[in-house]
Amino acid sequence: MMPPSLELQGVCVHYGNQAAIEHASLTVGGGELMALVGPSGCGKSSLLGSINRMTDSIPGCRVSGRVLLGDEVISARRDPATLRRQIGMVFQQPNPFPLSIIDNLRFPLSEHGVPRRDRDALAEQALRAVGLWEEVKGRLNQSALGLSGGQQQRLCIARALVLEPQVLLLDEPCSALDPVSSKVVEELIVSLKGRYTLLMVTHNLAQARRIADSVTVCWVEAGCGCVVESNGCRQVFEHPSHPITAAYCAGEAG
Ligand SMILES: Nc1ncnc2c1ncn2[C@@H]1O[C@H](COP(=O)(O)OP(=O)(O)OP(=O)(O)O)[C@@H](O)[C@H]1O
Repeated sequence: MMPPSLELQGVCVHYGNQAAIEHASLTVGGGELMALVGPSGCGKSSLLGSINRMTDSIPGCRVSGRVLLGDEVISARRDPATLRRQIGMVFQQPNPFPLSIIDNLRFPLSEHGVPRRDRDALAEQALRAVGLWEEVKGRLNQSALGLSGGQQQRLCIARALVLEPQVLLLDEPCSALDPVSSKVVEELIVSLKGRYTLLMVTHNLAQARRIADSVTVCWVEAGCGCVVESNGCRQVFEHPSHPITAAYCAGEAG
């Protein structure tokens, strides 16, 4: 079944009195991959964190505006735990738990109340989905920290997928990896299209152009982040509607 679209309507994120990003609106089509690009400090990570309410845990951080999953307004929901099951997140630095490979997957399942008898089958399914099963099936009880950086990142993606989310948020998932691992993770992300709705922060414009269906360009204006353009990938790169987008994509700004 096609996952729902993800829509942000006028989202603002403040830290104390300082706005990190204001009035950000975008729509990621169901099962599509959107790249979120823009110079450092324009609020991309803050925007991503506001979607699954990671920002709730930052003292002084306030979020306003609406987030919709399909037709449902999820920003008004009271319990972030259900939300985090629907919306998974992957970070720049692979951050597996200092546990065995299999326990990295059992742990979130146990936290979310999945019966013990179902956990290992779901773990195997997630490891297969990220192409790790064959590589690790003989050492599931060894520490996840013994895996290579690229394998650790795929394990972190599996850890997000094991909860069967509808949306996956990815914050520069390839940028801490060597070129070979980066390519493997990039191909994995492409393989997730159709099954998950994907929003990925990337500083790599060539990567955005290669794999994204749509692109949102953020910028800093008067000390605060904003969305300058959000459109189909070809439109943004070949016929940008905003001069900032044209300059940024041509490498002349940002
Ligand atoms: N926990 C925080 N407390 C206070 N200010 C913060 C916090 N996190 C981010 N900021 C500020 O919010 C603004 C946007 O930061 P954010 O990390 O969201 O931007 P970004 O576009 O993701 O940057 P980068 O590409 O460098 O990761 C910056 O001015 C930053 O200093």
